[in-house]
Amino acid sequence: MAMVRSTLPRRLMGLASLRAVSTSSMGMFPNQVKIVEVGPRDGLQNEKMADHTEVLKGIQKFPGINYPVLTPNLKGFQAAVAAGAKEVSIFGAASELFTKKNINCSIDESLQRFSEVLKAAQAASIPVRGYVSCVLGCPYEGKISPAKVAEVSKKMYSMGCYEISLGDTIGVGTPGLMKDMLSAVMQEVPVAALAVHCHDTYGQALANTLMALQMGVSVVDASVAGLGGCPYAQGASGNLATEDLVYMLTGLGIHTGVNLQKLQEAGTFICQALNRKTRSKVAQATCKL
Ligand SMILES: CC(C)(COP(=O)([O-])OP(=O)([O-])OC[C@H]1O[C@@H](n2cnc3c(N)ncnc32)[C@H](O)[C@@H]1OP(=O)([O-])[O-])[C@@H](O)C(=O)NCCC(=O)NCCSC(=O)C[C@@](C)(O)CC(=O)[O-]
Repeated sequence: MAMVRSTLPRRLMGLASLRAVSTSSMGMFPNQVKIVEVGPRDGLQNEKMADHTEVLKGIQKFPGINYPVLTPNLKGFQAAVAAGAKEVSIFGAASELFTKKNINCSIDESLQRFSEVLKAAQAASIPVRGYVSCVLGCPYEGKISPAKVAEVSKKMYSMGCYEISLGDTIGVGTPGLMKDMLSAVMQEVPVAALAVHCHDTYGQALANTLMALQMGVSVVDASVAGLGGCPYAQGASGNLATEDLVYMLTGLGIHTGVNLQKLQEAGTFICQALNRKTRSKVAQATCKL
């Protein structure tokens, strides 16, 4: 991580909470789409990387950019706040076995821990985003029922998370599964408070995201160059590449305000720093990385 942290330029860290507000000319899609760039977090978590305290202290921060930190429990929350975090995320799952592997507790225990984080965060006026993993399948349990995803999402939203990001952690979902899962979750959580977070293991991330957009979801997580993966989920490969998402939204007439050329430069930078090939199809087609 040392090399990455010390050389991260503004063009990459600025992506930490890219929020693209856009208007669609096509009625079937939301008028506004917000892109949450998870490259600097999800994308780099698989790299040999310092803990959040060192990362937060080491990066140059810019006004108007959020640098949210994953906090699994109160101890993590307190450390994040001490390091200067202004936003945090809790991360649960709709799978018992994944929860055990990822944060070493049951779903119920995780929710208890999260409620402690939420209480402390509310007292400190710190916004909390909630992630629910394994919403379309689990590396340990296989199929996950939409009802379970809806139940966990509802509990995390009711605690006070301002947004619930629904993660297809191992990228096994297809648009039909996405539709069924979202139909269940939207009964319990307002669609305006939902985001999707699709990994591209089976090449379905863009298709799944398109289905979510058609169902009214207007917040999408993506990662520059398609970086990412969860170290506790075997087979989890990269996230939906931000470049590919921006290209698709632009093609749909949704003007993101994101400069694709500059986005690709950020992707080139981080791929060179990590000595990796980009996973973005758009970057592959246009930059020949
Ligand atoms: C949650 C724990 C800490 C439980 O780990 P544990 O071992 O069960 O914790 P514990 O409560 O038994 O305590 C053991 C030791 O850890 C310490 N400890 C306890 N909590 C903390 C803390 N916050 N920070 C630092 N230290 C901590 C605690 O103080 C104690 O230290 P000791 O007394 O032995 O010296 C561990 O399992 C863990 O760190 N898990 C995080 C794993 C992770 O980062 N996963 C990847 C996240 S990405 C993801 O989940 C998917 C997502 C969000 O991207 C979306 C998607 O794609 O689906």
